[in-house]
Amino acid sequence: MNVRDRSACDNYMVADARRYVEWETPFLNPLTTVRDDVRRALIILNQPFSLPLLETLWKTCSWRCCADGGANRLYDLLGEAGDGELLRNLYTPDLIKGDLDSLRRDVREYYSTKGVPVLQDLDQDTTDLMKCIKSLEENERKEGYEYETLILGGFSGRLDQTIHLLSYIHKIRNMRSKVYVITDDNIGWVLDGGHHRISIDHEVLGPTCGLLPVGVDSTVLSTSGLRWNLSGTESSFDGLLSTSNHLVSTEPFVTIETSRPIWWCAELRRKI
Ligand SMILES: Nc1ncnc2c1ncn2[C@@H]1O[C@H](COP(=O)(O)OP(=O)(O)OP(=O)(O)O)[C@@H](O)[C@H]1O
Ligand SMILES: Cc1ncc(C[n+]2csc(CCO)c2C)c(N)n1
Repeated sequence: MNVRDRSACDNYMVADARRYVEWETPFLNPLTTVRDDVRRALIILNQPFSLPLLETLWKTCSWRCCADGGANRLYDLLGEAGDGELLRNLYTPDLIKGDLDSLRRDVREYYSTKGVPVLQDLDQDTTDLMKCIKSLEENERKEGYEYETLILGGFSGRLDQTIHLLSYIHKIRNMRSKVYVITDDNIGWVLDGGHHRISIDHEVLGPTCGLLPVGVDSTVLSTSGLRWNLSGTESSFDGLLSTSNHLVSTEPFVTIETSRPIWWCAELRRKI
């Protein structure tokens, strides 16, 4: 998408005289051909991930960045496979960025020798994830295009980092193209206040899912396509949460109407 052409309506489609945001996750299915008119960026965090997940996401992205110790994860994972050197050549990131307090010396030397820029930003008020998004935005300004963003890792491990991730993605929801957070177990993203239609690829998603009103006092939810649907129901951190909900295998879409931003998440089937 051209940055200059972007308007608040870009993600909206019109159907049944109602405007909704369309969401789909073709990048999760190794057998799906993804649209090449969407540019995607991959940000690898310092959290565990599997080789099949990395391979599946990597090929759908055209800009890949490791957040500090995320580069250690990438380097170590590829080294564990049969031909580590071949894989490391195939999966060489475009950038390593962070305050670099976690990046190991051997990993830094390896990728520097390969010509990967290793950028240190010592700002102690921003996290490595924020630093990577900043570089992505600089890149977007240069290219004149926005990228959808796939963040690999971040739902597990240190609770402060996990909550930071939930908060940060919530805060930037209107400032960027779509941002997804993906681990081997889950995918999640923020749905802004409004109508949404999510295409469900039952090969890779399910069976469980959740609607999490994090960062708002409360929201009013109406849904379809779920086992336990809501109809104009108030949901809040302090009150009702839709957790352990289920996708319905015969439904190709989930629709969600929410008065305020919420986190949506779905479990990944262990197939990727
Ligand atoms: N345990 C974790 N849980 C969730 N996300 C994590 C975790 N550890 C790291 N991350 C993510 O990976 C990025 C890089 O992490 P790294 O361990 O290299 O640096 P850090 O010093 O822990 O993080 P930061 O410098 O951002 O505070 C972090 O910015 C964060 O987004
Ligand atoms: C109120 C407040 N709390 C914590 C930090 C610490 N901190 C937040 S982001 C970051 C960078 C980590 O690479 C560090 C050290 C701060 N600056 N301000």
